[in-house]
Amino acid sequence: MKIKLICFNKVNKEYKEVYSSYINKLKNHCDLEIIEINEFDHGDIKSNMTKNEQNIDLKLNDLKDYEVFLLDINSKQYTSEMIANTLVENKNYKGGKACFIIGPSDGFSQDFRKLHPNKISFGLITLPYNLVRIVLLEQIYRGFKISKNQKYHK
Ligand SMILES: C[S@@+](CC[C@H](N)C(=O)[O-])C[C@H]1O[C@@H](n2cnc3c(N)ncnc32)[C@H](O)[C@@H]1O
Repeated sequence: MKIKLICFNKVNKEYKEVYSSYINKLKNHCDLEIIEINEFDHGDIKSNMTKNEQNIDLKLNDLKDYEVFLLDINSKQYTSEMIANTLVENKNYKGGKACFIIGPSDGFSQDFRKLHPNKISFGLITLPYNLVRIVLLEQIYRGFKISKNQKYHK
């Protein structure tokens, strides 16, 4: 299965070890590519959102056959089993291509949210951008372990 993760900026040094460990673990389960965009934050919120979403769209142009999932705090909350099912269903029915998008610091505009019906929330807390990447990679890894019935700590 191919997984793309579109996200903003680089992971800070102090998070790198854990972050890289999940990237390594996922190598046994999928072909993962992390696509990092430099966040535009020199304007007001609206123009920042527009510019950042245009930059996401440029990346999505090359990923037309991918099923897209926005990481969005105020959307449907997912259990780990639901993430596992998302991966299995994607693998069976959509040619095994999923793209997860983590938003910039101001989140996504309403228009962008409407364009992308698949949205995942990890709960109503705001996770900082370094941590949300790690949590997402861990949940994808957990999802593979659940869907393959493999042992993983609870
Ligand atoms: C630092 S947060 C930005 C928060 C922003 N104020 C908002 O309302 O979306 C950066 C990105 O991390 C992701 N994120 C943070 N916490 C999350 C959560 N609990 N569930 C899902 N995604 C989350 C979202 O994609 C968000 O756009």
